[in-house]
Amino acid sequence: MNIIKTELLDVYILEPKVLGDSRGWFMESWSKKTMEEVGLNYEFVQDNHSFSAQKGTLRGLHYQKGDAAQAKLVRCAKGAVLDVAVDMREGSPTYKKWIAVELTKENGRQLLIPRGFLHGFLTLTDDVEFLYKADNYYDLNADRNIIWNEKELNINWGIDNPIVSDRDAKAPHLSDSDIYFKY
Ligand SMILES: Cc1cn([C@H]2C[C@H](O)[C@@H](COP(=O)(O)OP(=O)(O)O[C@H]3O[C@H](C)C(=O)[C@H](O)[C@H]3O)O2)c(=O)[nH]c1=O
Repeated sequence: MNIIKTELLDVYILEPKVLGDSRGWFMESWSKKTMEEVGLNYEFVQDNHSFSAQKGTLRGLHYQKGDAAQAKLVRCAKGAVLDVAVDMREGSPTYKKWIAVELTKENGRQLLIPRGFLHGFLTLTDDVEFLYKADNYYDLNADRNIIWNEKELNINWGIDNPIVSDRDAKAPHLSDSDIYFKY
């Protein structure tokens, strides 16, 4: 597996090895041992899978508050997304900095996002299947969002009017939220 550092501390791009043959290809999309061999120790407990029918769909910016915070290992199994992570860990050298990475079926790239980050993605194609692992269970009472075009973060999504859920359309600004993570 190839591991690439990003501009955000502790966020990595992972590129699993793809083994092609005359039938097609095979890859170990995740291996606890392979990750531990490169010093990435996560105990994932939940797999998630979402489908977004239309290009221009934006899911995010999401986090789970407090002890329900989730680290995520995200990938795009069909189509393509612009995946965004924002470091919200007070004291981190990259606090309130963001990155945007294209994850596609073709590039096979995954993004490893620790706890303490906002996460969201914009679909760049129709019919996107997005898979990810989380190291904490879903907790409805801790599930939170921040408005996708938060001025304080100034994320360059490259779109003015994405398709968002009613809930995400009404998401609070950072200044009105209870988000708090410590580096
Ligand atoms: C996340 C989650 C949701 N749900 C239920 C709650 C709703 O009834 C339905 C859709 O949930 P939501 O609209 O929050 O799904 P997304 O907008 O894709 O949100 C997710 O996508 C963004 C990009 C993330 O990073 C988070 O993992 C997560 O917030 O699934 C569950 O039952 N379990 C879960 O783990």
